[in-house]
Amino acid sequence: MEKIDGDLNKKAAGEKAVEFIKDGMVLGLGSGSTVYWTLKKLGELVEQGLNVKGIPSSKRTEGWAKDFNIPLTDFSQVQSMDLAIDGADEIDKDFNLTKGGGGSLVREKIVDANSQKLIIVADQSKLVSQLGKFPLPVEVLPFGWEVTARKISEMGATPVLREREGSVFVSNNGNYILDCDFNLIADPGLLHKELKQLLGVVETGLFINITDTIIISGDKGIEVLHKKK
Ligand SMILES: O=C(CO)[C@H](O)[C@H](O)COP(=O)(O)O
Repeated sequence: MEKIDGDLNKKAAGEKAVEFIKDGMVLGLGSGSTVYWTLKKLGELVEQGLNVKGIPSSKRTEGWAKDFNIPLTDFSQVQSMDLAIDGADEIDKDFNLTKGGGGSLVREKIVDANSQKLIIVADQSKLVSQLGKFPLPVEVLPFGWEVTARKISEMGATPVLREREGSVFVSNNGNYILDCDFNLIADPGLLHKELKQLLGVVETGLFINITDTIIISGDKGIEVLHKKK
């Protein structure tokens, strides 16, 4: 069995999110060790009779959902989801996110952006005044990735090809990830647009304007923050 980050704040934030789940909902199931706790708690509610279906945003999440007997569905069956619950690597004061630390950013963005509501669960270390300390994950096509990386470095970043255990990391979509240190990101929306224009870039880990609610756990306990409309 895979060892999960047992950080108590991740557990508290992840578990809190199930309070927003209602019977009959179709859910987007995010990725990461904080969401693991959401899935575990959700499995208990399903066991007690809660009727939901979920679309997983990674193979790892799919495995956990199956372990916890959460019914799954896919986009051939549903047009959109009622609620997505996901983690993040950084969250700024405008509720913009950096994601992709686990390498699932493309599927996460498809799931999160196609949900009526997105809740992000995180421990307090993820809150930042400005995105960028966490190197931005950018998913790129393997073909010509060196050229794509060069173009990204011309934009002021230091892209590093992600590796795991001595081999190139391959995403669930068969692509590579470049971890791009841009230092602090002044305008996340603009950077996302500029990166998307580069040939070879599949998607960026910048999630702009799609988060509705953040559940943060830390020194002050659990805080539920709603984005002002
Ligand atoms: O974006 C992600 C994976 O691609 C995760 O949501 C993010 O890395 C947070 O993970 P964790 O909850 O383990 O800190």
